[in-house]
Amino acid sequence: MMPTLSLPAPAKLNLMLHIVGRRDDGYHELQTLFQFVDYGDELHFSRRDDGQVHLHGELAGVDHDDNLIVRAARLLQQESGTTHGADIRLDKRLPMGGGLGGGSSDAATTLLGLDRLWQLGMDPERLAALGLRLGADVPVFVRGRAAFAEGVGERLTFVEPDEPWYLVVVPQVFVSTAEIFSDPELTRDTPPIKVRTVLERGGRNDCQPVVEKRYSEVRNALILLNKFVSARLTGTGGCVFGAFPNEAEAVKVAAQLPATLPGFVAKGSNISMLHRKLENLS
Ligand SMILES: C[C@](O)(CO)[C@H](O)COP(=O)(O)OP(=O)(O)OC[C@H]1O[C@@H](n2ccc(N)nc2=O)[C@H](O)[C@@H]1O
Ligand SMILES: Nc1ncnc2c1ncn2[C@@H]1O[C@H](COP(=O)(O)OP(=O)(O)OP(=O)(O)O)[C@@H](O)[C@H]1O
Repeated sequence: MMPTLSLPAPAKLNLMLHIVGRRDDGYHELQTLFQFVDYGDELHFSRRDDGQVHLHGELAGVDHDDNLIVRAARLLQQESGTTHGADIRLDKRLPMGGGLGGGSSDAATTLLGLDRLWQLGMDPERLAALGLRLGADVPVFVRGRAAFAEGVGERLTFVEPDEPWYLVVVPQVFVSTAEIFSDPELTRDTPPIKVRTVLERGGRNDCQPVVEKRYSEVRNALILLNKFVSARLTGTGGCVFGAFPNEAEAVKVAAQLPATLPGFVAKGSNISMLHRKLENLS
């Protein structure tokens, strides 16, 4: 039996997200603060020597070959020229279309996991650049450090904001990122600010008004959570979150939410739990 490498794929939160412009290709220029939380998917990798990549288990609505895990594995094969393949299992815990970056995190864990399993020793910079080809949020997961991101999310400045406990609430809706970014009412002219200002004074999520307008489930979740703590949308939603000084206070609020509004409590972290685990392995 081949040994199995098991690695986490944590969620991210966008602590703020400003839209400062739009590029000629329609993509939006952002300023966003990424922090990881100690909660996420788990991936299990074992090596194959026939060059094939197999992801076991279905993900509703995503074809095997479209899954970011499979795409990441094949991209890494192509770029490295390795003859190895892999069997991959995914324990999915993160909601899809939640703004928690689950698909991007799975892709990043695949790049780092297979780099290790296949003993490629690829430079982290290069893995991050490969990740960018799969999605704007993949590089920050590859680097594994909390970051202020600019451009479409690829220009990273590593930062160390406070690491509170979060209650993340998961409204039962799928929010399409493309739909939010194409809404005419989205504001795209927030003046750019310095990372220092963000860390001192915070910011807002420019997508939030549009998401609240289109999805009553998200609006209601924000209203409810705001009764206990200052609540905000992550990414293009639909998940919303609030910060607490300790786990007990977050759990107390979680217990008061209705059953129709599931959620989880997790610690914010400036070093992703993937990187903490990889560090421990080596
Ligand atoms: C909003 C964030 O979650 C912040 O973390 C990410 O920037 C979203 O990145 P993502 O999930 O990788 O987004 P994609 O799935 O690549 O984008 C879906 C669609 O959203 C629009 N899009 C996305 C990112 C961006 N900076 N500008 C855009 O206009 C594009 O029309 C794109 O086709
Ligand atoms: N391994 C994967 N896990 C989740 N989604 C995947 C995966 N592979 C491909 N996808 C596709 O990516 C889409 C976005 O999923 P994801 O969970 O990353 O959303 P998200 O949390 O809203 O991301 P973001 O914060 O980047 O907007 C899914 O709807 C799905 O079609």
